[in-house]
Amino acid sequence: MSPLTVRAVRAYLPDAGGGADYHDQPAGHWIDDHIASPMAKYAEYRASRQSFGLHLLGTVVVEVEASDGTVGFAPTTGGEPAAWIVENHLAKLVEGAPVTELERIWDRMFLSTLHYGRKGLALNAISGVDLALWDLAGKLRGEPVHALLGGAVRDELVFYATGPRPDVARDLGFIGGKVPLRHGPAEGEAGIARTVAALAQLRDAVGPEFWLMLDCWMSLDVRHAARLAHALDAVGLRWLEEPLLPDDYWGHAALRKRLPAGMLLSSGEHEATRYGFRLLLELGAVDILQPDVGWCGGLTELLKISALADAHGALVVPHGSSVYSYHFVATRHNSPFAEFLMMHPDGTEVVPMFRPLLLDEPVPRGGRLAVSELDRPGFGVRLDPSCELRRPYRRPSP
Ligand SMILES: C[C@H](O)[C@H](O)CC(=O)C(=O)O
Ligand SMILES: [Mg+2]
Repeated sequence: MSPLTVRAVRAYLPDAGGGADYHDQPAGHWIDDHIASPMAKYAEYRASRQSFGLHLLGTVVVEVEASDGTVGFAPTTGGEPAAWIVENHLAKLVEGAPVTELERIWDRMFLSTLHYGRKGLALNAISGVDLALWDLAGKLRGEPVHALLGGAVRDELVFYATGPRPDVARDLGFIGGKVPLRHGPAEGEAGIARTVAALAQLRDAVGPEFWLMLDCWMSLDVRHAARLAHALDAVGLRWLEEPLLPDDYWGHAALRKRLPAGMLLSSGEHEATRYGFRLLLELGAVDILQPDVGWCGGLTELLKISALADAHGALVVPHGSSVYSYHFVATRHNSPFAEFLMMHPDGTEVVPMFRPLLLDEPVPRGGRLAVSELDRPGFGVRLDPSCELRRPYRRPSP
């Protein structure tokens, strides 16, 4: 019997915001409320990350159709430019390939985009195709993706919550709460004082045991980050996240040595491929890697990043990505917990992270999710038909 092949690759754009591009939210959402960023040194871009375009890409949905008509899909961030890359470049390399050849397909996509790729948008597009192919593989075999990865190593996932209300997260059963840093170096000593006061208040609210983390979203330099970390020592931060520009691997390594005892350094949300993560690991720059499976190269690449991390004694706690991360986290010993991004506008309720795009998207209850809830073919989610999709770079059917 001849093997099934990929008959068609398609890229769609949803008509609504949100979805994989969780920064694409209406005004008033906590995710755009004075959060520190590298652009905050320009006063006019300090109050809102949407003001400099963080939400402009939007979501892209990649579909792959097998020669028997079975369809796999995955959303990621990248919107129209990613749709162009998928339809006009990657599709040429994927259509006609056996559906089981995930490694060979990945290698072709990566090598053929090196002249403009390596990280960022091209890797988002590659990740979208890769995740759609894993979804397809699971559907064709009638198995969840976690089973294709070798099977779960735990019966349930435990989560920390990212959002403005760790006190609410604690009451909802999460193991910790990660808040965004709001005041970067441009706000000087007064900014540090405000951050310390805010975190001290949160510590009082959540008690001494609950994990508290601070996400700096690339906004600091080594000196400021070290100063802030020591100013926060009494608060007892579990980790300081992504304090520096992603390309400053050496700065991460220097900073890690200067952190207060017991405070971990996490990073890698905006890093891609095993090559980028290798630098972070070999320089001893981080304790926790946070690749986003929709940005780092997809699941095929995340498995390699994870193996490298394991050999270096580092944890892998993927950034966001909902169910696309959960299937992975369930299967790795060095991923002991997962992130849940609180996408409710004021971060006080658990809502599906990719809303309004998906149906059947599992969410943690009591801060936990039974792996059995992931036991549907592929990633186990469906596109919500009420969310309209358009295909801007439609090609004739192959
Ligand atoms: C809240 C952070 O600034 C960002 O929007 C999300 C993130 O980096 C994370 O979940 O981690
Ligand atoms: Mg982060």
